[in-house]
Amino acid sequence: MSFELDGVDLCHPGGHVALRGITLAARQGESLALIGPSGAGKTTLLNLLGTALPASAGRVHVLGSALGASSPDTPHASWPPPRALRARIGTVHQAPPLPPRQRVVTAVLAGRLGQWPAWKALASLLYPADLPGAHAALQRVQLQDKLFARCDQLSGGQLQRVGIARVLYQQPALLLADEPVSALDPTLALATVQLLVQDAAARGATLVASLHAVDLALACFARVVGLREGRIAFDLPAGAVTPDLLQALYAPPGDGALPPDETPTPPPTTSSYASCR
Ligand SMILES: Nc1ncnc2c1ncn2[C@@H]1O[C@H](COP(=O)(O)OP(=O)(O)OP(=O)(O)O)[C@@H](O)[C@H]1O
Repeated sequence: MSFELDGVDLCHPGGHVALRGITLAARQGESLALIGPSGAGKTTLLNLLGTALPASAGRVHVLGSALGASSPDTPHASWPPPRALRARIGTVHQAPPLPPRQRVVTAVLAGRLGQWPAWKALASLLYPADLPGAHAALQRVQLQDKLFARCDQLSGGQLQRVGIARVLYQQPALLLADEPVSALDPTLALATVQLLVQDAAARGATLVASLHAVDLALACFARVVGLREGRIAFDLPAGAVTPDLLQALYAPPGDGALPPDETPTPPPTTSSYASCR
């Protein structure tokens, strides 16, 4: 298994319980999309898998390591997780945390900082250690001409693609993507999600991507997990996700009954993208 969560709760520092009783597992090499309304817990779940947040209860195994919930359920878990484990996990952030004055080449090469010895990582800050590698990764997101640009000279969508080039360069065993195409136009969004899915499949890596674009999730992923109010609402093959399930997933809190003139536009129920699987 790539990861296994068993009865996991996660309570944020302020006391908000963002995940409740999550039981979810993925085989190595599997790709799955996470969908659900805003605040459902998608980012929190990705942060848990990315070892950025510890569980409050339950069992968490990522890439063969037990991770620490401070709970009697996980007496052998360790926290914080070792650097070697974190180096095998790559995250694409919705807004990549790139220093504004950093060169794009440095930002991409940072994908492997955790895998390099300290001397190489330090040397690479002065002179890029692997220019051809950075160029090749940027070429895959059509940004090779920005190799030496500064991050603060890029658009939001270009920055997002630099974050993707960085994780492609990293080649992690577990690739987590949090709204990775939110700043891209529909054509680029489709091509970029396809790129992530194909890269993970070619390397036998596991991919978990949260997406607000339900049609992209259904078109590009074999398995779709719906999250609502911190719980798993469904975990199904994309072809089994029905309009009724989507309606219930995205219904307003409470009974979902709104006056006719306030009825929200339903989420897409059939894909407007040709299947990219
Ligand atoms: N650092 C934090 N401290 C306290 N509460 C938090 C924190 N981060 C998230 N939350 C809360 O946890 C819940 C889940 O948030 P999360 O960001 O995981 O949702 P999401 O599904 O990714 O939402 P979106 O689609 O809007 O990005 C929300 O109610 C949010 O307010």
